[in-house]
Formats: sequence, structure tokens, C-alpha cells
Amino acid sequence: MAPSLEGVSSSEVNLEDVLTLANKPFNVKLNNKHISWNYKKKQPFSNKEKKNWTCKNKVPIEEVIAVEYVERASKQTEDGDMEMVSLNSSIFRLHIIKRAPKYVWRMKAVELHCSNSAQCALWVDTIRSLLEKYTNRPKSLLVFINPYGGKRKAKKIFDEKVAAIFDLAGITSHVIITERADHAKEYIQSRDLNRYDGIVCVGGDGMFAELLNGVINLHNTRMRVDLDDCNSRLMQPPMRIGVIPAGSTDTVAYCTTGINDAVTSALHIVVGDSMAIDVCSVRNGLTGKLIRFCVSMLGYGFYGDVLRDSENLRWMGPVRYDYSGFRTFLKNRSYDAMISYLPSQSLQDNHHPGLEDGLRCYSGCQVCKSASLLDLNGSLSLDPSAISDTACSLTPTTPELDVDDISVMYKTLSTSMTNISIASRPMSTLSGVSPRIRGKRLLGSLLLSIHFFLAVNDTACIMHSFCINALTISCKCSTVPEGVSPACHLGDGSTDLVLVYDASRFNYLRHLIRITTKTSSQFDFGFVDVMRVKAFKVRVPAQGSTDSSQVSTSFHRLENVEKTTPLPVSSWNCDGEIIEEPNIDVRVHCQLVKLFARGIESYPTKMKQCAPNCISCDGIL
Ligand SMILES: Nc1ncnc2c1ncn2[C@@H]1O[C@H](COP(=O)(O)OP(=O)(O)OP(=O)(O)O)[C@@H](O)[C@H]1O
Repeated sequence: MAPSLEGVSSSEVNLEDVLTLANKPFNVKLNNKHISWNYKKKQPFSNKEKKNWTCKNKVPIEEVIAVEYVERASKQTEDGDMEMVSLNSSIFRLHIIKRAPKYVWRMKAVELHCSNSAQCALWVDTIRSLLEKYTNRPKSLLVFINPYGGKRKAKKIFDEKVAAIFDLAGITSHVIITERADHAKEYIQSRDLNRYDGIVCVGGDGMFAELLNGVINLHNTRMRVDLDDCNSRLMQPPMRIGVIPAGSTDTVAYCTTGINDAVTSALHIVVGDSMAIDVCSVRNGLTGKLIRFCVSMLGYGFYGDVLRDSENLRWMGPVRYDYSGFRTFLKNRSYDAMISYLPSQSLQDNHHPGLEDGLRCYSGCQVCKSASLLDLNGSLSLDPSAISDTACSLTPTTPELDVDDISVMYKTLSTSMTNISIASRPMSTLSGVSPRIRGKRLLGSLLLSIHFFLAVNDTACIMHSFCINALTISCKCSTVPEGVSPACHLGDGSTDLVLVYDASRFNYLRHLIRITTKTSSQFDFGFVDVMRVKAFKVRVPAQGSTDSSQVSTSFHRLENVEKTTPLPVSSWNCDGEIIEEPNIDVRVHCQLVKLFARGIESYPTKMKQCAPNCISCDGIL
């Protein structure tokens, strides 16, 4: 049958033909959005064949990875030898995305036979022109491979699983094997990257953070944005970043694709997925200078100590985190800190990190969409004087305020701040103001008895566990399937601040167990508070001081309960990197960086999938 094309260049493509697939005639249709293939006759298959047929047979154009001619490259000569020949092909192969359970993506191939080479060429050209016109796919990528990340298999993963997919999709990649920490960041900041459509790292979260910092620094420096000025509005770099998971935790891959699977991530890159995620700027609280950007987790106390301990045990591989986690847990250190924060506006009724049925962030999330609109409107109406005028009346129900002049905001809010003891008043009862809280170092009598019971000979009895965690993404990983803050959003312009204070080992263990299992909420404890914030500040007593009032004159009214022992100071775990300065100012920048991802797709856990022996494609699940 002659092909019926109504103009590739016009807005509506419409191609329909009877082509052969697995020796059966199929009605194959192509338009701007989909390609589909269906049985030509009503019952062309035996019952056994039908059982093996579970393909949906309708694929969105953006999920066609590539289309290629199937060359008949050899032909038998008269003497019976095989001779290599070049023929005009009448067969083309469509490479498409197939979804497997647990958010895994795989490639499948469908081979369609045309009646002649002209018909085949028309199909191939039309599909290619649609891919060109309706997708935003990278053609050239800069790839950094960290040979020392995770189980040290990054190079192998790239060579064996990713390179072939990039080749098939026609992507050229310039590969650099990193030689030291910060190699990638320095490279990005010193080269002209205009010829690349994106930057990819093959490694873990630390490697991703390095790329992210390099890309934001480069773009904003070029745009003459003063990064050390906390009032600067940062610009979104045009470059998308991809991450092929090959690290120890791979939380960025988990949170943006649903799984840490190299092939899945490579496929998200080749189909040109794009989404923007929030980034936190972390500044030195004393000098105001930018320290670095953070995208996943910022943790003081427990997670800071785990990282510091695990850095010396890198030779152990990913298991070092479990080992150091256990050691740190046994130490059960407590730290003093004071926090002030700027609450985030509730974008929807159940937009709260502490709600079990809180809105989860999935691909196409409405909360993130509306946050980006609010952020855009905020930037249009930016007026620092307006901010200082309205800041005092800030409540969760007031219209969104732009926090570009965050210093003005804090200054104004300080008039209404209240010093509170977190043990005596749950944070959830506070609304509308930005309170300072302080870990109470004296235990209640009940907690004391539990401590005594658990740690019989620990005479010091300093087992207060006070940690501050800020989760800008949910921080899922293989051991924390739901994430440290399960309802966290990728692009809502806020971070989930989790405060754990005065917890005994027993209680902290209960909290940790709930984080790693799906039983019940890890926030549902009296010693845990969680809030969604746009910015926060942390101040700690000077190291070695015995008086926490030295932190700031404005905090002088806080009581110091242990004046005889020097107050210990922890460090920050910022995306797996140590920040020594404990006094920091953190601010969330809504959707600052674009990734080759679409967010976790929401589909039934028991999905119908293509059988391995599917006859409409060569199943390779
Ligand atoms: N060649 C290298 N030698 C030593 N360190 C490197 C090298 N290349 C990169 N790095 C550094 O290694 C750090 C950790 O790497 P990466 O994040 O890939 O692995 P990981 O820490 O095992 O995984 P995760 O961060 O997911 O837990 C990064 O911060 C990066 O700066």
C-alpha cells in the first residue's frame, strides 16, 4: 500500500500503512504525538501467541529512542560463501522505552518490514524529523566519570551500559575521567561549554553536587551576579545536568527517576527529559560568604558526625556509612544550636512534610508548578522596602513573599522572635513567627531514667541527641525507600527542616528505624519536629566555649545549663561534603538547576508489563 503522508513540515503528520511485524500484517499509524501498531486482521494469532502479547502498541514520540535501518549486510554467493553487500533496506527498527517495575526503564526494539525501500525511507525520515521537531534532546554531552565513587565501577558502568545507548541516540560524548576531587568543578569553570547541550556525571551525589556547584558558579559569574551577596537573585543556568548513578547512596537519582539504575538514567538523558529542582545556598553565618550549594541533605549533629567518621573509612566502600552510623549512634552526642527560620507558605492544604497523607511529589507535580509561578511573580514584584514592611505580619496564610532580601526579613522578624525551650513547647504550636529554638541539655526525669536504664555505666549521661537536618529532596535511597522526608518536593522552593532533640539512644533508634521502614511516620515523636521553610539560620556557641550566650548578644537570655564542660561542636554534612563552619545561613532558590529527569512517575505498583517473549518487540526486561 502506498504511504499516505500529509506533509512532515506541516503541523500535523499523519502516516498510515500496513507493515509486517513478526510475519503478521499490522496497521501502523504515526502522528505528531504517537506511533501505534495494531493487528490488521481480527484473529491473526493463536491463543498461545496472544498470551505472550501484552504490549500496548502505542508509544509517545518522545519515548522513541531512535529509528534505524536494518541493513541486510550479507548475501550468499553462487559458491555458497557469504558476501558482504550493501542493500537499500526495506526494514526499519524502532527503539522504544519500556517500563519495568520499580521505575526501571529499558529499551525494546520493534522491527517493521516495509514493502519496498522507498516506503521504509519515508517512515524513517518522518520519524526522525518528528524526533527533531518535538523533542529537546541533547546531541553533545560532557561526561565526567569518577573512578573512585561507590564501588569504583563508574567507568565499567559507563562503558558497558551507557555508551551504547548514547551512540544509538546519536549523542556524541566527550568523556573525562576525574583525577581528583574538584577536578570536574574546576574544568567546568575554566572552559567554554557552549558546544555541549548538557553535562553528565557518572558517580554519586558528591560528584553531582560538584557539577551543580560548577554550573551555578559559572553561569552566575558570567551574568555578573555577586554570589557572596545574600540579596542576589541567582540565575538558572541553561545547561542541564544528568547523573548516571555509580555512587554509594545515589539519592539524586532515586529522587528524580525513582531508582538508581544506570540504564534508566541514561534513557532519561537521551529522550531529553527536563525538570528544574530547588537548590540551597549555604553561607558562612559570620561572614556572609557563600560556602557552597546544596541539593539533597544538609545535616548537623548525627549526619555531620557520620560523614566525618566515614571519610577516613572510604576504603570500605558504601558499607562505611552503616559502620560509621553505628559508631556515631553509640556515641549519641548532643550539640547546642539556635535556629531561626522563615516558614514556607502552604501551597495546598496537605502541603506539609509532617502529614502522612501529605501531597507526594511525582512527575508533573502541581505543587512544584505553582511554586515556580509564584517565584516568577515574586521576582517581578521585587521591592526590598515592600518586604520589610510586610515581613512582620508574615503568617502561613499571607501571600507568598519573595525572600530575596532575606537579611531585611530576618532583621524585621527578630522583633517578634521568641526564645523557647523545644522540650517545653512543640514547634507545631508555633505559627506565623520565626522562632529560635535551642536544644535543651537537661533531660526530663523520664528520659533520664530511660537513659540510665540503657546506658548503665555511662556516667556522663550526655546522651542528648540533637540533630538538624534540612532535606531539599526527599533523600530516598536503597536503605530509605520512602526518603528521610517522604513528602518533600523537588521544586516547591522550600526545604524540610527536621529537628531531633533530647532523644535517648532508644528513642533515636526508634526514629531511625521508622526512617528506614515504611511502618509509620518518623516525625510522629515528641522529640522530633518538622517544618517546611524557605530559609534558616543556625548559630552555635563558639568552639570550646562553656557559655552558649557567646553565640550572639541577641541570644544572651538563653540559659546555659552546663557551664563547666566545653560545649562540643559538630560539622555540617552538605551533600556528602564536610562544612567545618557550624554557623550558617541557608536559603532555598526555587528550581535553580535543570536536570535530565522528569521526577518519579506515578503508576500502579503491579503494572502490566511486556512479557520477555513478547512477539511485538524483542523483550529484554
Ligand atoms: N579521581 C578522584 N579521586 C578522588 N576523589 C574524587 C575523584 N573524582 C571525584 N572525586 C570526589 O569524590 C567524591 C565522592 O564521589 P561520589 O559522590 O561519586 O561517590 P560516593 O561518595 O561513593 O557516592 P554518594 O555521594 O552517592 O554517597 C566527590 O565529592 C568528588 O569530588
